[in-house]
Amino acid sequence: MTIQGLTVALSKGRIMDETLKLMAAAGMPLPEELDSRKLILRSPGGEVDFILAKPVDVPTYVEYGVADVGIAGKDVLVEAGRDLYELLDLGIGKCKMSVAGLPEQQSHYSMPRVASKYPRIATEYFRSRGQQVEVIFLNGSVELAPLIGLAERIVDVVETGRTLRENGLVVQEDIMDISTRVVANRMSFRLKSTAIDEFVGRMRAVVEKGEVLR
Ligand SMILES: Nc1ncnc2c1ncn2[C@@H]1O[C@H](COP(=O)(O)OP(=O)(O)OP(=O)(O)O)[C@@H](O)[C@H]1O
Ligand SMILES: O=P(O)(O)OC[C@H]1O[C@H](OP(=O)(O)OP(=O)(O)O)[C@H](O)[C@@H]1O
Repeated sequence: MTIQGLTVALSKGRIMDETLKLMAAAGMPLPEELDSRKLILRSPGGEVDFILAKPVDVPTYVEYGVADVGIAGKDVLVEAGRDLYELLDLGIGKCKMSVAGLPEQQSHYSMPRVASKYPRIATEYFRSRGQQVEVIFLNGSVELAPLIGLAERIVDVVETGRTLRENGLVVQEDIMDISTRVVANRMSFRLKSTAIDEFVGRMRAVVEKGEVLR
């Protein structure tokens, strides 16, 4: 098994199931004891170790090399700004990063406020458009901000649009398309190239067939 010796950081939460389905279809060794509370799991043959990480922490584990490979959303990767190799788009966890707000709201702040769980993406987006804004970091339920007057606009991910709709908000601008990516540590990419190539090659074959998840 050429995949021997890899440590893979998986994002817990919403993209975990689909990631595991893709890995199963790719014939990858899968973690045992998934229904336990353990955070480091191993494949039955001991070839691969899996770290079950909070999504936002995956880039950190990979940059520091405690995981060779990581699976994380493009939103998390761009926000983290870590020095990683991005190797593959898995085509799952699809959504958009967008600017949203109340419809037809007049600005009443001298410096408009933007609330976001993604302060770096929000800051860079408005800076690139030459707009001065104050970005306010929130950890979640960002849609609250325009409703209670904390900020006029938000920058957040939109998937079905339901959360915006049910809170009377509308998309004003799209910033980027988001999906789940495979990233690698730069040193691991050289020292474990056989294993990483095998992992990515198998996953790519399944993604390109596009047959997996239904
Ligand atoms: N509707 C959606 N909302 C949020 N993220 C989505 C959505 N659809 C796909 N994604 C992708 O799934 C990834 C993981 O989302 P998830 O909600 O599990 O993590 P999280 O936002 O860090 O949540 P938590 O803070 O609860 O751990 C996101 O980084 C994004 O790439
Ligand atoms: O367009 P939709 O399909 O409604 O999905 C988008 C919503 O999903 C995410 O929230 P999540 O459930 O992760 O909670 P959070 O607000 O605490 O991040 C995101 O932050 C939006 O609020």
